[in-house]
Amino acid sequence: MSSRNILVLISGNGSNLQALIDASLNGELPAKISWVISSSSTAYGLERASNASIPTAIHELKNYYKDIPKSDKKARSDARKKFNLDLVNLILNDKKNGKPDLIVCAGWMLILSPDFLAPLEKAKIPIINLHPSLPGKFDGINAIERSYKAGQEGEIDEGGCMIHKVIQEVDAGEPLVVKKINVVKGESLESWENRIHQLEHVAIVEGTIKALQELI
Ligand SMILES: Nc1nc2c(c(=O)[nH]1)N[C@@H](CN(C=O)c1ccc(C(=O)N[C@@H](CCC(=O)O)C(=O)O)cc1)CN2
Ligand SMILES: NCC(=O)N[C@@H]1O[C@H](COP(=O)([O-])[O-])[C@@H](O)[C@H]1O
Repeated sequence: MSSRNILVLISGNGSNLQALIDASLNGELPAKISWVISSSSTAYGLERASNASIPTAIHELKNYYKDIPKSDKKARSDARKKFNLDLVNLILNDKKNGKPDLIVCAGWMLILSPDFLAPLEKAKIPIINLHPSLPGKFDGINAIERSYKAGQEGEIDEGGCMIHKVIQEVDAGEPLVVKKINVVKGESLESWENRIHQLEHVAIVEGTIKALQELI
């Protein structure tokens, strides 16, 4: 099978990107990470990509909001629309890194709009996302902290992470991989978070392999 190209979107540390890089290098992941795009210029994941000789790009929303007052909702909405349009055009019109067969959100911390999703659906490029909670639970940001609090308060008895298909509704796409941990009363947030991160690093590889297998 010809090597598939994966584009990874990040915003921060990049430990899940590193798991994908390692899996690609050791042959577990039958694909090449052809490009990494970060929503933050200070993301350590950019260094991880460069260390692996993977081309990178930075696409920051703050550059689109520059000089727009927070009170100007219309101008900020227009700027966000342009951010999404420019990002999808950057990806689809790139000649250097090759058209991605799959896009993986590995700690990408921005909601992707229909302006971004629709052209990729038309181009038949699937997108998957890593989320640190179980399907239908704690959608959105700060999921680890929220699930920890719920567990310690007896509202839930398990947590975990999932890899899911990305649709417009945030964290609501079909799950591809779900991994669970049990709540341990009295556990620290750091310990809970570490257990979830360990699961993530396995789930991100499994989920990416599964998404690649679903490609026509
Ligand atoms: N359309 C979709 N976009 C994204 C999805 C998705 O399923 N559908 N998954 C997210 C990843 N994610 C959780 O897994 C997530 C990331 C960020 C947010 C969010 O509310 N971001 C805010 C900014 C938050 C902040 O910086 O304070 C925003 O975009 O305005 C929700 C969910 C990736 N995108
Ligand atoms: N809602 C999205 C979300 O919370 N994603 C989370 O961001 C972290 C990225 O870590 P990394 O940069 O070390 O891969 C991961 O914990 C991932 O689940």
